[in-house]
Amino acid sequence: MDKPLLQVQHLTMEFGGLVAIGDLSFEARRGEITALIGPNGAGKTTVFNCITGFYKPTKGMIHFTNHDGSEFLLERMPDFQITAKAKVARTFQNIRLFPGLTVLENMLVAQHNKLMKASGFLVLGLFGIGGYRQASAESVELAQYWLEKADLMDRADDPAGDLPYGAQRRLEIVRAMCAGPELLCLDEPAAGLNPKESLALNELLMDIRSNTGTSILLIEHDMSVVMQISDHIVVLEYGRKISDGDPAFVRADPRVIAAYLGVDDEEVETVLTDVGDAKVIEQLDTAR
Ligand SMILES: Nc1ncnc2c1ncn2[C@@H]1O[C@H](COP(=O)(O)OP(=O)(O)OP(=O)(O)O)[C@@H](O)[C@H]1O
Repeated sequence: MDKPLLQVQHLTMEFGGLVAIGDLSFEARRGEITALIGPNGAGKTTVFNCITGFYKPTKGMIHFTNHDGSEFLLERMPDFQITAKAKVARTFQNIRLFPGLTVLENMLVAQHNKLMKASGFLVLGLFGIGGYRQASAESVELAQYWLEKADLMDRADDPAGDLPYGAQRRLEIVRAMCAGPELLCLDEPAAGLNPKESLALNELLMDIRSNTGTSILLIEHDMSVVMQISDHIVVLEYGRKISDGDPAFVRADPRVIAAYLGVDDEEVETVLTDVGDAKVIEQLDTAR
């Protein structure tokens, strides 16, 4: 199907007098990893909150097309329907696991809708009747499949809160995958990870892109992650789009360099001459 998975059109989000997002349009294509980057306060999380129904935008449309051709206007839907019907899943900047439950239990909780239906909303489940038992076995199988992918199978019976930070991040991602999302929105998944954990995250995300029908929309400050795994990057500054293209294009775009270095566009050439391209690219790569 040719239609992009996600089409954000003229999105505006105002908080009182503050324009957090101003007339933003971009697309995320099916089967790709799209990154949303920009300096602190650029409006990235606000875009996520509009897509996932946490905020109702002041203006604009968010058009979503599932792989079976079903179309949705996300800005008109409540958040629970965006998850259940359009199949958009998300993770947050701060990890939101159930720390006292085991790793496997966290994966099963994510499938509770499916299990509740199969249990006839508890009645059949109480008596262990057919469909429920099968659904329950399938849920454990799916959880195990994703725990293997995230290299967490050996920690399945440990409390989620006992896992190292990077492993908790991977658990959040595979927990979201249990719902079979069409679009997975990840808010700074690499924040606080060491280089080894960051590499494991990259591998997991590329595996999801290659081996499932799930597309990824990523907010990330870590340029080593963004440049390595993204197919397409959208750059925001003060709520407006300043660049949009593949990693090579965005990396060399003077408007992006200016935004990250905090200089005016017309000063970019002087800065590049003064300190050299390589130095600037290095700064862009390590920018937070
Ligand atoms: N609920 C809200 N009420 C008022 N202002 C808000 C609200 N949410 C976000 N903002 C403002 O909107 C702007 C964009 O914030 P947002 O969190 O989307 O930026 P961001 O690019 O995700 O930043 P960071 O990289 O620091 O997470 C900021 O000025 C922020 O203070």
